[in-house]
Amino acid sequence: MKDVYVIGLDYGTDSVRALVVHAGTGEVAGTAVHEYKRWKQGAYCDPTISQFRQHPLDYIEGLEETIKGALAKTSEEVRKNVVGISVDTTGSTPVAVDENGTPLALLPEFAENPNGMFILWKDHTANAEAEEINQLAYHWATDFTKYVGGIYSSEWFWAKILRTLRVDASIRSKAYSWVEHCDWISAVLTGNTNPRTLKRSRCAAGHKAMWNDEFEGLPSDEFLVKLDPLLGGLRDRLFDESYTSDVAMGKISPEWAEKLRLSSDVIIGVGAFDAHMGAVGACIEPYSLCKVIGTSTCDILTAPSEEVGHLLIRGICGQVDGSVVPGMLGMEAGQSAFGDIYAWFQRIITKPVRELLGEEAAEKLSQQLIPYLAEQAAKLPVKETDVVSLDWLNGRRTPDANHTLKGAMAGLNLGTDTVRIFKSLVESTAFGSKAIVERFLQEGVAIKQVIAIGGVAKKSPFVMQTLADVLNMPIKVAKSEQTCALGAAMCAAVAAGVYATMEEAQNAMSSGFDAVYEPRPDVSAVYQKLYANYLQFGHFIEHSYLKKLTEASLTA
Ligand SMILES: Nc1ncnc2c1ncn2[C@@H]1O[C@H](COP(=O)(O)OP(=O)(O)O)[C@@H](O)[C@H]1O
Ligand SMILES: O=C(CO)[C@H](O)[C@H](O)COP(=O)(O)O
Repeated sequence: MKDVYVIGLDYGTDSVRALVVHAGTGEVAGTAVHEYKRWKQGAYCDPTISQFRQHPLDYIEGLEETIKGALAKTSEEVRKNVVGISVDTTGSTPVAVDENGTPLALLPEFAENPNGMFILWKDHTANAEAEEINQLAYHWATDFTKYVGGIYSSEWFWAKILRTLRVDASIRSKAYSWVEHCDWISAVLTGNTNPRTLKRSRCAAGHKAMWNDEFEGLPSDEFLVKLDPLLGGLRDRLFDESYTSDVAMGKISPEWAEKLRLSSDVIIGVGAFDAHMGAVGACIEPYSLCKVIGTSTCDILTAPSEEVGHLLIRGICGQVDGSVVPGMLGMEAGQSAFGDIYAWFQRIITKPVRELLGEEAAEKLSQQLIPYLAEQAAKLPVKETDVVSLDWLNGRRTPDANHTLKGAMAGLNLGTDTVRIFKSLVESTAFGSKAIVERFLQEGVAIKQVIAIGGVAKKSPFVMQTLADVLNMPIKVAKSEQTCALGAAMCAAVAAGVYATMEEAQNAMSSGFDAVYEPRPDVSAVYQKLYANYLQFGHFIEHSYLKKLTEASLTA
């Protein structure tokens, strides 16, 4: 094969990275990372009400800087031979756009309006709207939630749209349509951002917008109008079709070809979510569970549609034909907070240090804290009487989405120290993962192996060993530091015609695996008992304690 290159772009929660990859070998020729400037300053967000918005300029600046930066580390020869670019992003991260597909925050009058920005996956301001969608769906003749686990989530497309249209009259009058982040960036690169003609991702449409062939696309206008007349007519300004990530969205626009000094023949692939392209990058096989473990987790499972397509799997984030690999049913689950829980613990410890001892001491502590706590926690025995925590600090994504849930801790005594609390938080994230695995098994989908990718999988042997012990399954960690971007590069190679199938691209470009965590039978046996405590405690908090609190606040 001629020396041709592809670029994978991976937009994570905090930063975006570009990977220039040799399409024949998967060898990385150059990479660059860009942290979102406005996001880093906390702009447009209010964690106390779960509002998380990202400015389109953060994405556009990242697009240019990372591709230029990654190419700058390669030769002119490499640059000349780039044939494709594909993009993955977080999701559901939609934005209101005008007729041209311009996010409203890029128009001067909306430049500082968070409702005109991308509504990040972890924004939970639409809890009430998600509940309304569920209530209506339960009584509607066609169950539009059947392929998204039977429960619609506030992290998703329609709940976010409905909420925004309700609370902001200025957005309501200007929003022509709505576009997911992964579709918009890919469209920007092609120069056609027209919301009615740009090719929408199957992954985003199927998992988050209730798009399905069986419904002839999105939920009916009748359903949407019943939900709220504000949604009337919007379906016609969205899309009928969706496309898998082996398909080309179009060619790079002359403007972007010039800006990036790339050939005007570069193909831009149809986008998808980070975890789905990450699973491609990790060479997911049928019945492998690929866990992307970072701020949150996104767990991806694939299986031949003809073997599992008849199942309706309760409480997951959807089952969509072709959302990961064409021809396979892609199933998604996940936890709304994983590494974010450790980051929260780090913040509550370092905050008083910053205020009492200054920035330098806080920064020093912050850098060493999690690795130190992990090292100490690894030395502790695992006992049935240990503290048990719930991992619902950002609500529960799966099984059974419920973003009104909150974290909790049980079993504290005067001997409970920082390390023991940290250990319990790590265990809670592993228990949350186990609940997902159990749900797939209960619903009749086998899991033959577990693969892990993402920041936590690479950085924390303690977390990974705990996870293997709790799941009582070996976990393989992909070698690449940038598996999502590598997966995007593989998709670009297929979309550009270098390979006919994803499988061929995976065989040629895989990074392989560099660690396997084996469960320790003695520790695992204790964890099965602690997991039972986690389930019991979770049941009490969800069905008794929090339920009473919610009822009390409604009657107050
Ligand atoms: N040494 C560590 N041990 C455990 N978790 C860590 C460690 N270092 C960072 N993290 C967690 O990793 C998460 C970020 O994961 P990463 O995959 O890099 O980013 P993203 O989720 O944005 O793609 C943060 O929530 C952070 O708390
Ligand atoms: O749900 C998702 C994909 O379907 C989110 O994009 C994902 O969970 C966020 O990713 P990260 O934790 O890596 O920032």
